[in-house]
Amino acid sequence: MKPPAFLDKIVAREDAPARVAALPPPVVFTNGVFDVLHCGHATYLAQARQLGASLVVALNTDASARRLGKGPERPLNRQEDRAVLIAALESVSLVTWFDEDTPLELISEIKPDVLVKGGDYDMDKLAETAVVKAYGGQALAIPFVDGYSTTALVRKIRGGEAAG
Ligand SMILES: Nc1ncnc2c1ncn2[C@@H]1O[C@H](COP(=O)(O)OP(=O)(O)OP(=O)(O)O)[C@@H](O)[C@H]1O
Ligand SMILES: O=P(O)(O)O[C@@H]1O[C@H]([C@H](O)CO)[C@@H](O)[C@H](O)[C@@H]1O
Repeated sequence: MKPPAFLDKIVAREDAPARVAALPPPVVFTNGVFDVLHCGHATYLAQARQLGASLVVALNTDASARRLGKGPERPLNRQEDRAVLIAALESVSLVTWFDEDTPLELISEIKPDVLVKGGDYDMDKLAETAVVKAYGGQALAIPFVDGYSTTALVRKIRGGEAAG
């Protein structure tokens, strides 16, 4: 059996600028940990893709994610595995990683047309927004799908452990 074609969407950080430049514009960009994929993520990414012709998703590396303070055991899923699940989504054009605390440097390198985050973010408060707007891009928040978060899932699973 051949490896699934969607794995070709996954690129190393150093290859991302060239691969993004070859995508049909407008290029939409989002970033996150995407630790345990859930309904909110899938909905959010499909809606993000509707804002352009391509969607680039930049994942925090494991080291970067660990510095976010989401919990001692987080991320539960390794960066390579998180990339496979995101690449498997039809709405996603390209997946890469960033190792910094924020995607600011990566965004400056690839200059996406549209930066999106979920509704849990105030775009006006993000340093990334100023960078994107400085070259004429847009920064938008997509409505949050209530009731879905990885943290809530982890709590639910741990609650089951306690009950077991
Ligand atoms: N329920 C949701 N609806 C819409 N967007 C979401 C939802 N949950 C997360 N997102 C968005 O998905 C991206 C990745 O978020 P993240 O990986 O933090 O997901 P999460 O489920 O919130 O994880 P955690 O609970 O660990 O913070 C972010 O842009 C975030 O705004
Ligand atoms: O999955 P999360 O926690 O939504 O992703 C974080 O988003 C931050 C956001 O882009 C504000 O900068 C980012 O800084 C952080 O590295 C995570 O990707």
